[in-house]
Amino acid sequence: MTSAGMLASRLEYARFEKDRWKQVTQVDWKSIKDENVKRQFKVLSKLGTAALPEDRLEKYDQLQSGMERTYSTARVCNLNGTSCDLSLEPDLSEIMANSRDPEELEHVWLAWRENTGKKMRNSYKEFVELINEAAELNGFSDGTELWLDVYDTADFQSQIARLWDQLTPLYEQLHAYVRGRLRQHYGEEVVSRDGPIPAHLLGNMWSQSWGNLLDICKPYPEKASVDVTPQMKAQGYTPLKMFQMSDEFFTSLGLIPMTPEFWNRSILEKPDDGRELVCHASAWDFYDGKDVRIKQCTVITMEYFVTAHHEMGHIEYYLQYARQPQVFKTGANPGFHEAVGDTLALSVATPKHLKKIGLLEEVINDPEVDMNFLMSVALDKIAFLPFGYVMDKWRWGVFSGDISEDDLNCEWWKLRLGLQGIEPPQVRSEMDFDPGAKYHIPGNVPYIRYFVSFIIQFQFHKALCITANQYDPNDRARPLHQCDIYNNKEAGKKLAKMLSMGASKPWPDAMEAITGQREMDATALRDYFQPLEDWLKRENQENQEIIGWKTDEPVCT
Ligand SMILES: C=C(C[SeH])C(=O)N1CCC[C@H]1C(=O)O
Ligand SMILES: [Zn+2]
Repeated sequence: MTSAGMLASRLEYARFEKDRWKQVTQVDWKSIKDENVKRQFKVLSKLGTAALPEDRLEKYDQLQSGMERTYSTARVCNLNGTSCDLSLEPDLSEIMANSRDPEELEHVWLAWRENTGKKMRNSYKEFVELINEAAELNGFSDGTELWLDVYDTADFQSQIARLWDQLTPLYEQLHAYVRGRLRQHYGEEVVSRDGPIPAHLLGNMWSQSWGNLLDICKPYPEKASVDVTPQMKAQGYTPLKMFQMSDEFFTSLGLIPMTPEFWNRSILEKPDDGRELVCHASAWDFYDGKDVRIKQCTVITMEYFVTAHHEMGHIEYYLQYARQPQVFKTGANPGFHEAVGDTLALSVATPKHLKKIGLLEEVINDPEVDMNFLMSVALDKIAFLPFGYVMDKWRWGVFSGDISEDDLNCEWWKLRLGLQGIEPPQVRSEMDFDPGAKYHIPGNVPYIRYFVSFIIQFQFHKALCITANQYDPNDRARPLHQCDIYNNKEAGKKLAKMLSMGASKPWPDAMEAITGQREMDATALRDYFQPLEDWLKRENQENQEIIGWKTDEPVCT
């Protein structure tokens, strides 16, 4: 469909939404006795960006599709300039993951931002005005209030702040350890003893997950690591096989199998016919209970094997709530939708499970191999937390006006430095717009959902592992991080019960259906990583690593 065609259908749908909204506002729905019907009206009483006058909605769509096009068509040159059509997936992501040449990493890091964020700065400023205009037309003060309404939680931002405060000590231990290993690898000239970590050395274009540093950060380098990418390649894994394996895990729990439409209509690898594609992985629901799809430019790596489970989690949720009324065909809250696949992936990634599926020769019952595994999970999950927070803490500040449009980039780096303890390879300025280098900013996808997911997935995992008799808080022989719920129908039944609710009840009810709790709680995450946290404290003490980082060096002027 052409962008003009997409725009026309967007406007047509906005007219439909506005007519429906007008009808709803004429009903005294708040006095309806039936809780389920009242909840449906409450959802329909919110209009979102369709509240904008058509000319402003057209501008909103044009700005967003322009920024997304800039992002998805960006190409950069390699370090020596011999090739200038490197795309993010797979070329630049592969370099950021595997290169150990600081000069090459710095070049790619800077070039990507030069060709994406920097080109979006003015569009984004205008875009923010339209988001706030839409918010006000919905009776909200700004875009932040509009975005957080879906959580229906009065003190949501302070709950997030409290969760981060609880997890900061664990993050600081991991940060100190990783900085120490990077300093050993690159030398003190490149990585200091007490400063922030250079962002381009962390194995990821946005420093959001550090799992690609396992070779440098493995606690016991001589022992097996659990990155089974080599085995996947040796066994001739294809993108299709990766998704079939994921489907098999879901059905082993008694969950709904992928549909024929899914297998016939999904795009599981980057097309080689020159079609431009937004390669960022995504899942799609066509709301008929059968036509569900994934779009993913899959590469044969363990990282993408885990991402496949993440996306399949969205698909399973779509299938489970397919019989709900239309307005309830979504997650209990956006964090729930992001947590489903990741919860199952916590079982899939265990050495025990990788052996079951033939990707690990043997599971050595060796505490050092175990620590290598825990480190691999922490490099993804713990490292991610402050990034997940920064992405929307910055946007909440921009929408509310706490962050002025003249300070967009330096306020971004103030948060990146303060919460993540990272610094850019070169001092940045307000001529740059580094937030635009991350898909979810031009794509206008809220991000706190991933922070919420990384907390609640451990609550779900802990509850399902107890149900599957794979974890007993009082039995050190069965620690949480070794749990694999594969094949357990009881755990699957408990998960399906929550998934089938969709958004028909407030999210604490859905949380209670699985965990017995009614709020987000970081205790399960801390329980999971306790053995590693103890090890990190000892290791950092022995190596006299400094915990925390200096923030006096300028990162943006
Ligand atoms: C996989 C998806 C699509 Se819903 C994603 O955007 N994620 C999953 C983890 C965090 C975030 C990212 O890639 O930045
Ligand atoms: Zn997702």
